[in-house]
Amino acid sequence: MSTPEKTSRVSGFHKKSPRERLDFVAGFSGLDEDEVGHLANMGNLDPHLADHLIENVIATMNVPVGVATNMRVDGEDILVPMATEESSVVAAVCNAARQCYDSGGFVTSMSGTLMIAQVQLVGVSDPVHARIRILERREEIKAVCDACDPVLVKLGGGFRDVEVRIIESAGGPMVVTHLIVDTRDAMGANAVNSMAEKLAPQIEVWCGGRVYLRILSNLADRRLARARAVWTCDAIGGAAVRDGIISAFQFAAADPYRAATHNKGVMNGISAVVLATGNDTRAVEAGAHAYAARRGAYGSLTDWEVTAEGDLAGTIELPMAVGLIGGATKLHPTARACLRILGVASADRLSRIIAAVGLAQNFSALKALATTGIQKGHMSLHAQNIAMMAGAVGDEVAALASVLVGLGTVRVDVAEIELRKLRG
Ligand SMILES: CC(C)(COP(=O)([O-])OP(=O)([O-])OC[C@H]1O[C@@H](n2cnc3c(N)ncnc32)[C@H](O)[C@@H]1OP(=O)([O-])[O-])[C@@H](O)C(=O)NCCC(=O)NCCSC(=O)C[C@@](C)(O)CC(=O)[O-]
Ligand SMILES: NC(=O)C1=CN([C@@H]2O[C@H](COP(=O)(O)OP(=O)(O)OC[C@H]3O[C@@H](n4cnc5c(N)ncnc54)[C@H](OP(=O)(O)O)[C@@H]3O)[C@@H](O)[C@H]2O)C=CC1
Repeated sequence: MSTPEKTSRVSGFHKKSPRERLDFVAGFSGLDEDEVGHLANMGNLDPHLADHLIENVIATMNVPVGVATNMRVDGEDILVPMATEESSVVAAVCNAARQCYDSGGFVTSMSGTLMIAQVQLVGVSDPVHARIRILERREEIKAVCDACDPVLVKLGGGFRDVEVRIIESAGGPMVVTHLIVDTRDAMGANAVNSMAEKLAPQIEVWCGGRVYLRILSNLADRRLARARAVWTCDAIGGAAVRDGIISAFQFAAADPYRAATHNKGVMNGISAVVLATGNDTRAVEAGAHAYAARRGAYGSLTDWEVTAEGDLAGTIELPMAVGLIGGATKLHPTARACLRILGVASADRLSRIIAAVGLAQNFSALKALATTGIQKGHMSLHAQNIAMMAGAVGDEVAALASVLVGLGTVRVDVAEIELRKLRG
């Protein structure tokens, strides 16, 4: 008898319980009992909550949460929870923050908490006229938007402005309306999307043509978080280190191949705090990279200069659409606890801290790259992962990692040989 064909066409999979789904997946993929047992254990996330946060849940993916120390932001000492799977990311923030702690730590600011929703109108023969017709309706637009979210308005947020852009596209001119909305302590996607959808039929009535997309822009350039700090030459090891960091920045500013890696390092820190607080990592990442390309060529999210005193001044500015309300921030107990650790009472403060972490991360990466090289620090911490991959358990992990670092060869094949030696 032939075995039936495996099929991924499963009707009503979403109506099953997580355990039923897991059993199906186990049969489909040939998972063994240990693998099924591991996936079935959802750790500290209530399976019921997990099942309602996303769709077709079978398990949870636990990522470690580390805490960055030494952070002083706007004169206040804080601990910063960071969720990441990558070794040396948390250490790098601690390391950078330690070196600017005595010069005052990080000073931060924010351009506001404004989000943009876009309404795309096509098929208009007189786009210039249409633009003005929309702008004339500012008060009506405000009323439609604010009626969508009275809670937000009560909290001091809501509609702030309307802008209309005419975009030349392959399909002809598009009249794109931007609704600018203060979303206060929410990231605000749902609030602004509702407003855009509500307003769209009106725009068709006023201008003719056809509305297609009604969605927020992740290039949240009305919601820029900024951070700056000064590292004294003495604290970082001298003028040569300072100059190496500046040269690394100049490389990123001049070359998108380098800028992508430079900004990946910045996002090591940023995404880790965004994830730990239950915010949308993809939204922040999309905004950051679009902002890095705002001048036409993709460039650095940070700037590095020499101060009048000869010290190193670092600056970061990027869109930061994060909230304390909405998404998983309020629902996920780990996110809630991380927000408690941070002690933040507003999305504004959270955004500013995240920017400071991004700057710290960049400092440490550039310093390592411009001096000893990234492998020394990163690989010495990564050595523990390699030790575990080679089969080390318990105390063996630290012992084997230190052997690998001593050898200067952090490789799994070497780790396996050294583990055998350790075990005698
Ligand atoms: C790894 C370090 C910190 C070692 O740095 P070090 O100078 O050898 O460490 P140290 O033992 O002298 O300690 C200095 C401080 O670092 C912190 N620190 C030190 N070790 C730990 C640890 N285990 N856990 C937590 N914190 C640690 C800690 O604050 C400590 O102060 P202390 O506590 O002793 O007063 C340094 O080499 C570093 O900052 N490297 C940069 C690492 C990095 O950027 N990692 C990201 C991954 S690589 C990547 O993805 C991005 C990249 C690099 O491609 C971006 C780019 O290209 O721009
Ligand atoms: N492109 C993108 O980035 C997209 C992202 N998303 C997702 O949207 C989610 C975030 O949406 P978001 O709109 O922030 O969340 P929610 O809609 O869940 O929460 C926002 C709402 O909470 C209420 N609220 C209560 N207290 C406050 C306060 N202090 N400040 C502001 N609002 C408050 C408001 O009114 P009320 O009570 O009336 O709702 C507000 O509209 C994330 O999960 C994200 O992943 C969704 C679509 C696209």
